[in-house]
Amino acid sequence: MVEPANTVGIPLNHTALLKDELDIVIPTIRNLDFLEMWRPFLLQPYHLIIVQDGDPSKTIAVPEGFDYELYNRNDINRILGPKASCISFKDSACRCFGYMVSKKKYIFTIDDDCFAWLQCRMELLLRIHLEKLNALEQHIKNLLCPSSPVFLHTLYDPYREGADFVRGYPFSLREGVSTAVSHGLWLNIPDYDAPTQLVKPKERNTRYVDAVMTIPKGTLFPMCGMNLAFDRDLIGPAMYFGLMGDGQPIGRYDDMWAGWCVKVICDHLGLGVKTGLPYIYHSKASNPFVNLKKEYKGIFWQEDIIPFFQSAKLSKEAVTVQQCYIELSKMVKEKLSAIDPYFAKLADAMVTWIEAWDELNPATKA
Ligand SMILES: O=c1ccn([C@@H]2O[C@H](COP(=O)(O)OP(=O)(O)O[C@H]3O[C@@H](CO)[C@H](O)[C@H]3O)[C@@H](O)[C@H]2O)c(=O)[nH]1
Ligand SMILES: [Mn+2]
Repeated sequence: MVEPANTVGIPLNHTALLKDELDIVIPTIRNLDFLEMWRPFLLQPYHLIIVQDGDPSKTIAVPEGFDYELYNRNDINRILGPKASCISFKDSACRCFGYMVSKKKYIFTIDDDCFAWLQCRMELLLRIHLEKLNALEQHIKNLLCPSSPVFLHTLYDPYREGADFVRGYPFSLREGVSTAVSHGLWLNIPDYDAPTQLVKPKERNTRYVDAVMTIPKGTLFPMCGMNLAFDRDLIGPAMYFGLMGDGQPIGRYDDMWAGWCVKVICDHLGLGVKTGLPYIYHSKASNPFVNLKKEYKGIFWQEDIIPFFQSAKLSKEAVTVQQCYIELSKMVKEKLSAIDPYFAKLADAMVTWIEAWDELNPATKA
């Protein structure tokens, strides 16, 4: 039983924050019944971008009442032509196509086995309220509030209602920086790698930590794409989920790769990345044996990849996300290809991604 937190319940008729400035991107090979659970929060004028992976001839049923656009592999090939080669097939990495075609400032991406989470809140008279928590609302709050990457704030989010900066926090730093990414977490099935899943098949995350914190500058983190929101205008071009799945030597490193690139670029451009609330309820454990096959090479490659990102230095001439990303792709080709020829291919795909992004989003090219 998760202990209650002091989060105010969201009435069903809550106003849809940023309703005209945010798209919700969902990768799927299954069905979208999970949207029923989100109906109180997402039926409002939030627009869904569904990226259908796998067999394009399969019909994905979308529950009534949702405003959406759906892209399958045929659509991706039609829209991007040869550049479609940079969008993964048979891997959730395909979701980044949704980021590219969106025209909104903000993106919230969620997996189709993630649910709004019921929370139990006890009150003085032991009246119990079961409340569905609106993860999207928390992500929006995270993105609209500044981050504090330069100097660690020990009492978590100083911009949160009812909180403030603690003694000793420099006043010159209290304005903070713009927040580019809000990384949410998960209750129930934790996002473990395959070896951990295999040794701990029954482990569930029941620990709810009522906190949001900025990831300090110069620190990398394992970004999970399950419950993630970001400012597309600030960091969208860096949210490429790499070459994974069909025909590739690794999988399930899509969100991780994007997170490492994003954090290096956010640190360089002075943008913030937050992790913590909101939580979603992750319902399905994927097959650890299938996952082990996908992750196997990544598990030992990352021992070289992480030091690469930790030492990556972008030039002062790189002032846009695209310029940072192209510089990073050159470093990947130069410094990681020795691990495996895959990285030379990935570096080329990173360039193709930027070309495709700029083609579909000429406004952000500058
Ligand atoms: O080939 C595929 C497989 C899956 N999807 C869609 O992607 C998400 C996540 O799939 P699933 O829940 O089965 O996998 P998890 O192990 O729980 O996912 C974690 O690993 C990351 C994938 O690298 C993911 O972001 C994490 O949550 C679902 O929506 C599937 O429908 C797909 O599109 N193609
Ligand atoms: Mn899952």
